[in-house]
Amino acid sequence: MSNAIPAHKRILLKLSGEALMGDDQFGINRATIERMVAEIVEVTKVGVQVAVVIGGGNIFRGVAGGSVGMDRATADYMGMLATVMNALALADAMDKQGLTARVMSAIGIEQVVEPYVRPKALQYLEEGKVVVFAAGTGNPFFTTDTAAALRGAEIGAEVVLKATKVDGVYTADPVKDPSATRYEKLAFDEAISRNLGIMDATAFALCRDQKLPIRVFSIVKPGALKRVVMGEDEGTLVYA
Ligand SMILES: Nc1ncnc2c1ncn2[C@@H]1O[C@H](COP(=O)(O)OP(=O)(O)O)[C@@H](O)[C@H]1O
Ligand SMILES: O=c1ccn([C@@H]2O[C@H](COP(=O)(O)OP(=O)(O)O)[C@@H](O)[C@H]2O)c(=O)[nH]1
Repeated sequence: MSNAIPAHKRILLKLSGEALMGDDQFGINRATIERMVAEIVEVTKVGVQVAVVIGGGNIFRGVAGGSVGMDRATADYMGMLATVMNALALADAMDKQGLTARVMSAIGIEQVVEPYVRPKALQYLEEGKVVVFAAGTGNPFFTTDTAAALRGAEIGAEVVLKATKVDGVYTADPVKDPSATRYEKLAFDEAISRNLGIMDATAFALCRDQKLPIRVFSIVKPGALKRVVMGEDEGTLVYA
């Protein structure tokens, strides 16, 4: 174990479903998930308590063609179920790499995973277990980014770490606008007023009100999670 002291004691890590796809078109790429878990193992080794909110875009977008014309709330429940599948895959990969993972769902599905109960989640974190929050907020019309803000605030995380395909928040979507430049840091108010598409406004507003900072960083860059946790300059900090 290294002697370096991490910058955070408890983190809420948001992994988008798409991050699990790797280079595949949809679904879960085994090598990618194993690599992500290896990065999580590294930060638990320095004593950081880790909770994860997992997205569902990789599975849900795979079936989204079938959801065209569907009732929005029904489609959203399908999306939430997709996050449960990802959570199970992630927890399985964590267990295989020596972590003890507990999946907690925001919707009742007890035969599959335990329900989200806040004191239980806090207990698991204190015990050094990794908690994977599934089914988002449990409500349609929300996103897993908002679930990350909500759970992050509930468990008293010091920061929400959004791991994504880009290496920070840009002045515009860098995938569509190559001239976009990256912010080192920016205030929530600016992120909201500029309508920066990296996260939805509900998630930003919740974190702003709770003074819970968000750091957006690259999931593709090896070692980035560890550097973020050690307080090194990585990605973009969004602050209140
Ligand atoms: N201002 C911006 N800065 C950075 N990325 C942005 C911005 N606007 C839109 N994006 C897009 O947002 C994506 C990140 O969202 P993603 O991780 O897919 O989140 P979600 O969990 O919401 O699906 C990036 O891949 C990027 O293309
Ligand atoms: O609180 C929530 C979280 C998620 N979802 C649904 O689940 C899908 C997958 O979540 P998200 O798009 O946030 O996943 P990601 O883009 O991070 O993979 C969303 O599109 C919504 O349909 C929802 O209805 N309520």
